Amino acid sequence: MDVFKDIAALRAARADMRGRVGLVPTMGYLHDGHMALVAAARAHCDHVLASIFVNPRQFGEAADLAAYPRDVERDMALLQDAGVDALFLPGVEAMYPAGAETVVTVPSLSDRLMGALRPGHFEGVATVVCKLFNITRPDVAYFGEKDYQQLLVIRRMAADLDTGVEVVGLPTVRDADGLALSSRNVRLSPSQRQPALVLNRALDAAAEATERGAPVDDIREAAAQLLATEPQADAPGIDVQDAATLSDLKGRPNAPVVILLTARFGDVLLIDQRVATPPTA
Ligand SMILES: Nc1ncnc2c1ncn2[C@@H]1O[C@H](COP(=O)(O)OP(=O)(O)OP(=O)(O)O)[C@@H](O)[C@H]1O
Ligand SMILES: CC(C)(CO)[C@@H](O)C(=O)[O-]
Ligand code: BAL
Repeated sequence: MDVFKDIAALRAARADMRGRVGLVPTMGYLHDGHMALVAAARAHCDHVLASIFVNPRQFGEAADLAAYPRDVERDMALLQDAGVDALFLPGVEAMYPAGAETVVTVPSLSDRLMGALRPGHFEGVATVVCKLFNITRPDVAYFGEKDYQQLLVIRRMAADLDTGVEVVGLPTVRDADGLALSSRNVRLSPSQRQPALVLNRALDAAAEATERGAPVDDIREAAAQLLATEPQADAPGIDVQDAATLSDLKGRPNAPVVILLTARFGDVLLIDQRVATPPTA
């Protein structure tokens, strides 16, 4: 696996790649969720590029950025073993040289839910992913459904800006106990890990309510009741929206819904999601 810190060198290597090129963008500290994206890319592409860049522009709180877990040596070994051809590992100065000011915004999808909790977050995501697409010119790029709102923001950006990149979303990989894999899980204390499972249980309850045809307020209530049983789940956020657009479901009782949950366990903000389909009328 070749490792590039420099944009020009990566571009030169990319120019020599023939056939279908897949990109897996990450912020590192890799787990089986990331590796499922790499495996899909390996299965469907002739060349696989991965990137590791902890993008400062998508972090609101400096403490969250400083605490973001990193282990590049281990990540490189995992990517090499998984058959990645090239790793893009830029520094902040390479991605944001002095004077860089252009941003990419997807307004209607970005100001709500996770975007409301982390103002500016999705502008940072859309901007860096647009740059990664411009630098690596992939045919296809792979993202996780765990970050569901992010996936929709990136799909919109890719289409609106005529990037020509196919954006593929893959299902959330979970630990055996049901906790969605996330790099931030490592920051949970042993006494927070069990309580964090309440997210998946609340999704089960909300999905069950959806599938039996309950109205949106009852779906939300089903999740709220479960979350309320766990005192360590701080500031829980529950949203039940149209799965395709994230808009409100009013008047669309049969549309597939996405249930989006957030909660803080200590200072760790976790998210989880589930798409569920109401019975047809
Ligand atoms: N459990 C998972 N299953 C499938 N894909 C995942 C999972 N967790 C993350 N991803 C995807 O991997 C890509 C890189 O994500 P990232 O590096 O931020 O990891 P993360 O585990 O989501 O970390 P964070 O703690 O920031 O949420 C994104 O497309 C993300 O949606
Ligand atoms: C897509 C991404 C790599 C952009 O920094 C990041 O938000 C992530 O890891 O999900
Ligand atoms: N996994 C989404 C990136 C973030 O939390 O900043």
